[in-house]
Amino acid sequence: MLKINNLTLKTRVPILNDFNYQFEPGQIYLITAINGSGKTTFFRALTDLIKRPSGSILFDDQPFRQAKQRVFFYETSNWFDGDLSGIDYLKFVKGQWRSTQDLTAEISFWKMTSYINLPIKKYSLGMKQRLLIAMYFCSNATYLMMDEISNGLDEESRNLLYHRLKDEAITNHRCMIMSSHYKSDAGQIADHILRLANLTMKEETK
Ligand SMILES: Nc1ncnc2c1ncn2[C@@H]1O[C@H](COP(=O)(O)OP(=O)(O)OP(=O)(O)O)[C@@H](O)[C@H]1O
Repeated sequence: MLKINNLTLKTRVPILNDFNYQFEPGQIYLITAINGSGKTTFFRALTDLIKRPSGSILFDDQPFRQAKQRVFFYETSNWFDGDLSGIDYLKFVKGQWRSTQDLTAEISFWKMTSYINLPIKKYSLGMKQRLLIAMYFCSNATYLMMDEISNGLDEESRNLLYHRLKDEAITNHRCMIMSSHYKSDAGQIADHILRLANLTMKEETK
């Protein structure tokens, strides 16, 4: 379980004030909010990429630095180095997260076989996005933080993603926290929809 207690967050603007929530394994969460509300900031705070003014964040009763192996967050495909290939990234993730996932099966699942050895600078937006998604599953992590993960995906890839997320939550008991501007985006597969507004996040009815 990811347990958040009394989390207060601010950047140049306040984001959250005294926020409390528990994210459970085997569940899919969708965080929705308007632009600039703090979705990305929230993920950065969970993964110690920014300092938080106060509060505690515990993954199975451990702080992030002790739980790193069980958490995966790669903020955006803009972070990719265009001179490296998709396979470079997948091998890196598999090694660093000490995962046993079958890379070939993952590459085939996300229909990347024809381009996975090419430098990323030759990828389209959707191709990069599929690589980013594949990295999540190659990590085999329990807690997956996905920031606007369906951006740039065509309808077929979106459906593939949603089916896979549902399957991973049930079969492998992963806890998936996604963000989107639209409730309609992954709302159909999310078990919980949280609205980030007015310095808090509240569950909405689906
Ligand atoms: N490095 C930073 N320094 C100062 N302020 C920042 C920084 N990063 C983000 N902010 C501010 O924090 C607020 C939240 O930004 P964030 O990127 O978390 O929002 P978001 O909900 O993910 O936005 P979007 O939907 O547009 O992707 C914004 O007002 C933004 O200007």
